[in-house]
Amino acid sequence: MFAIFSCDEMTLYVLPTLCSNARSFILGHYSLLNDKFDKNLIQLAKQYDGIFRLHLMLNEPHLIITDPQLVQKILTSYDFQGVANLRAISYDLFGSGLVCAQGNNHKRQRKLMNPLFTFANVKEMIPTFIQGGHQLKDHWINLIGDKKEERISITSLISQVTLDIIGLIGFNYEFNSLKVKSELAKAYEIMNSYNTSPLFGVLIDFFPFVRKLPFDYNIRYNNSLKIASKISENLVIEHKNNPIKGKDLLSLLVETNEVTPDHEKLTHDELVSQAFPDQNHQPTLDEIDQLKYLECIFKETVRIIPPSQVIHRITTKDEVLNDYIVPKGTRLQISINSIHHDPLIWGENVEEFVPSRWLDSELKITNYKFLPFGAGYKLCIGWRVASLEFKSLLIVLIRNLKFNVVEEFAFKKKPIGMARPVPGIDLWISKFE
Ligand code: HEM
Repeated sequence: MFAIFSCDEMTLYVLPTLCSNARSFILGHYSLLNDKFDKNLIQLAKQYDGIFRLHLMLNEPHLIITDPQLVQKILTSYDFQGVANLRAISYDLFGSGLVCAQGNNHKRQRKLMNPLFTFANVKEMIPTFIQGGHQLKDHWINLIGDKKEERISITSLISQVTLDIIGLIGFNYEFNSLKVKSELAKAYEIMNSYNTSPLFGVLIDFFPFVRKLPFDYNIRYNNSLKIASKISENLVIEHKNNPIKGKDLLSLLVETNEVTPDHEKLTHDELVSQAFPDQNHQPTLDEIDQLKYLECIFKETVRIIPPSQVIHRITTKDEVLNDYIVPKGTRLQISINSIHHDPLIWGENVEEFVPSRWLDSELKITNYKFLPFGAGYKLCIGWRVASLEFKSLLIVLIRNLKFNVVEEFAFKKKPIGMARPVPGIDLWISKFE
């Protein structure tokens, strides 16, 4: 067994790492966060059997984990804490809600919120998803007008409709982003377009105060955060004072919280932090469920480009991971993207978009090899919402419109953070005659 007693020189030389001449004393392996980063990571994960080191700001070692057995060990134990509350961006965005909660506090919040996301509750959201799909379709049909087809940048419009849907199902709030934008819609737009360079992202992770410095960038972002948290505060107060029995998640949450014993209740701050978080036929859940190939398309999409590329954890005591002793306080990154591109799991056609692979009864995929929504105790509470929303929108759009690629158009995937296409995606869109 190899011994690593602290994050010092021993660590640096014992665990396999990337070639040292690619590492700078200040920025670590930052220079590798380039276009080939994904490919390099996939290659290294294979080469080093699912665990190796990468150095970030001030050479701090991060262990990159792709071995499914290690993934299971890490995601199922509270000894490996989420780091969202340590990360300046996440804490600003999610406050004291479930995303950042740890240990017993996490268990309490999760127990209270799980019932809101049951199949029965999520089923009630389908009409809102379908309505969102129709709004998007109508908006695009307007843009096409009398033309045969129109080149449309789809990315920001899809984010806007998604925001509208979250507003309605989350807290009965009309963002109305495709029409006249509400104050909150504008605030979210600024926060969503906060597209920092990888270096800035790593920098603020290490030195959170950088986020407070008076750059134009920071000022606009911080103002938007203030607006969002003020409005979510008002929404919670409004829902508490006027307990209309709504179907939105915030109404259900306030209602559930009222009848929960005091020691298990969510505090006011915790409540505020959860807030954010034939062609015209309206398909039902049963009908959507029968579309098996649509399910395959959803799974293959989030396999090949997992929206969350990495899950972060930190060790709270010394641990043994495979043959390595990893000291308390070490940062771990489960690379979802590398696991989803491992040919040993998915076969030689791993780089191809093949939805039918999900129909293959030979494909044995455990929860720790397919991780678009994480796994274990922090498994995404909204995975059913995301999956049904994706399918509902797609059903409406592909029944009404035809999509074609714009040949000369190129885009890249953001290598870190949420996987977003940069600068977005343009498509030729036309109506069905
Ligand atoms: C495509 C869409 C989505 C993706 C890819 C996604 C991904 C994830 C992942 C990977 C995690 C695990 C984080 C960790 O282990 O540290 C997570 C947690 C979480 N997600 Fe999602 N998510 C999505 C949509 C949603 C939606 C629609 C909601 C709410 C309605 C939601 C609410 C949450 C919450 C509250 C957590 C924290 C759960 C906990 O700590 O117990 N997510 N998500």
